[in-house]
Amino acid sequence: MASGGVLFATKPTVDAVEILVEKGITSIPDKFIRPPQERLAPSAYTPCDHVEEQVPVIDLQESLMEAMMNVGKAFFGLSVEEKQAYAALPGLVMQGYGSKYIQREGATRDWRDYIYLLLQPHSIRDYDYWPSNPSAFREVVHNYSEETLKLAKRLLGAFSMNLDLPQTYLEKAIVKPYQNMLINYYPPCPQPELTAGFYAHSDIGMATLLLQETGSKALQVRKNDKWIPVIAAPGALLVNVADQIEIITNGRYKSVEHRVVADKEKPRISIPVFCDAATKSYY
Ligand SMILES: O=C(O)CCC(=O)C(=O)O
Ligand SMILES: [Fe+2]
Repeated sequence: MASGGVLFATKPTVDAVEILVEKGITSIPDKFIRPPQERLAPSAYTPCDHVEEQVPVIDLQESLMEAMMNVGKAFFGLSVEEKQAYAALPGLVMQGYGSKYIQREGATRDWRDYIYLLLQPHSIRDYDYWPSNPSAFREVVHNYSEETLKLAKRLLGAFSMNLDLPQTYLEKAIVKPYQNMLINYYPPCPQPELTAGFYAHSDIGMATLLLQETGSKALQVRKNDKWIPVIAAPGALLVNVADQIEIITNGRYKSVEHRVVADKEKPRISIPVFCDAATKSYY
C-alpha cells in the first residue's frame, strides 16, 4: 500500500499468456477458445515439404538476422515481472510489451504475447519502450531497422519494375515509409487444437519482412483455399505482400492471408518488420 493509504496511478500490467503457462494450466480459458468452424485442426493442414520460390536476400547480413533473433529471444527469456517494465499503455498506438494487440473487447484472444515498437521515421520512436536488457537490444534493433528499410525499398523497386513501372514508382507513391516491428512470442499451449497462435489475417501495410526461427512450420499462408505451412529456411526472410500494395496496384499484387498455429511443446518467436506508407501526420 502506498504511503498514507493513497494509491498512485500505477503502470499497466500485461495480462500475458505466458503467465497462464507458468501456472501450469492443462486446459485453456474460454476466452482463447475459437468456435469449432474457426479452429485450426491439424487435419486441415496441407503438408508441403518444399519451398516453391526463394528469393535471395540481398544486402542483409545473416549475422544481423541472427543478432535480431537472439535479442528477441533474450527479452522473452526475462521474467514476466521484468518485461512488465515495458508494458504498453492502452491506446491507439500501443508501443511496448503486450498481449492483446488490436483485439476488440470480448473477441477471442490469440495464444500470443509480443513487444511492439515503432521504428521509422526515427521521430516516432519512444525509447522508453525499448528494453535495456539484453544490453545489445537497442543497437541491434536500430541496425536491423535501417537495413530492413533499405531492403524494403529495393523490394518495392522490384515490385514496380515487375509491373512495368519506373523502379521508384511505389517508393514515391508511399511518400514516406512508416516502419514498425513486432517480436511475437507464442508460448507452448496445452490445447493447441482449440485456439490459434495468430488468427487468419492479412497485414495492413505495404510489405512485411518476417524473420522466423529456422525449421518452424507454425506459419501458414492461404493459397487457392488451402493452408500451406511456410517452413522457415535458414538465413531467409519471408516477404508478405500486404493490403496497401494490393490497393495501390489495383489487385495485381494480392495481399496474402496468413495464420499461425499454436504448438503444444515448443515456444516460438517471430519478428515481422512492417514497412508501410505513413499517414500525413508523420511527414
Ligand atoms: O508469427 C508469424 O510467423 C506471423 C506473425 C504475423 O503474421 C504478424 O505479426 O502479423
Ligand atoms: Fe501478419
